[in-house]
Amino acid sequence: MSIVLALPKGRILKDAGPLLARAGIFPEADYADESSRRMRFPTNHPELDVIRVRSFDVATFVAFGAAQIGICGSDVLMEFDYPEVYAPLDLGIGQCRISVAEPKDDAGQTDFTRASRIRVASKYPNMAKKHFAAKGIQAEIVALNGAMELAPGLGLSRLIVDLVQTGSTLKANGLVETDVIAQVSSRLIVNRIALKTRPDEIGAWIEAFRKALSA
Ligand SMILES: Nc1ncnc2c1ncn2[C@@H]1O[C@H](COP(=O)(O)OP(=O)(O)OP(=O)(O)O)[C@@H](O)[C@H]1O
Ligand SMILES: O=P(O)(O)OC[C@H]1O[C@H](OP(=O)(O)OP(=O)(O)O)[C@H](O)[C@@H]1O
Repeated sequence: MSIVLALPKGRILKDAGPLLARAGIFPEADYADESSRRMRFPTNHPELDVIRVRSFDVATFVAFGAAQIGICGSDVLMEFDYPEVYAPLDLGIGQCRISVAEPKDDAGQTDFTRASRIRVASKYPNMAKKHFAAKGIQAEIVALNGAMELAPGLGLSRLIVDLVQTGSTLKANGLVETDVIAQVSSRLIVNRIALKTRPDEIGAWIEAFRKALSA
């Protein structure tokens, strides 16, 4: 049975290319061509195939054992918190943070200790809820898949929880970062059962990535 490595479309796919090469993995040429409709690609290793899926879905494919290995943002891992997923390596790519932001003009004006309920737009409902619950605030999450930065200006929510790297998206939309929830980077992930049942093969791939990181 072949081993399936799940890769996320988008920015991580680009950053992962050199790392794959250092790990000796060369998928068929069009794997990085996002205009291609193919989703599964053979590699130079006959027993290893690569699949290209949405970044949130990498964790799901690996958690259910449909893929044995994957590359995935720690934001996605924190949001799902799948017990079946083991993340042995920080790959140092896709570095950003997950933060709370609010309109520049309101910054620091809300007394959170007095706000019993607050509306927050986010692609990370679990993490956002947990973050506010830890402060004793009940957050009502408005689930969005993108363009969270528009929500406060249009009255959809008071706050947002989203990824921030340079801060330019927040700035361009009149928002400021008020709290950092967690630092984010991409991780190598493996299915725990696959690691138990195929320790030599999966272990060798973990080792290949470990070496690639120190190369
Ligand atoms: N600005 C950023 N800087 C660094 N890493 C980022 C940044 N934005 C996202 N990431 C990382 O890349 C991952 C994928 O983000 P990306 O924006 O490519 O996907 P997306 O557009 O949200 O996905 P989809 O198209 O599936 O909705 C995130 O889960 C995160 O780990
Ligand atoms: O702080 P910055 O450097 O501006 O980066 C932050 C932005 O990057 C991500 O979006 P992305 O560019 O991936 O767009 P998308 O979520 O709409 O796909 C994230 O959702 C923010 O909007």
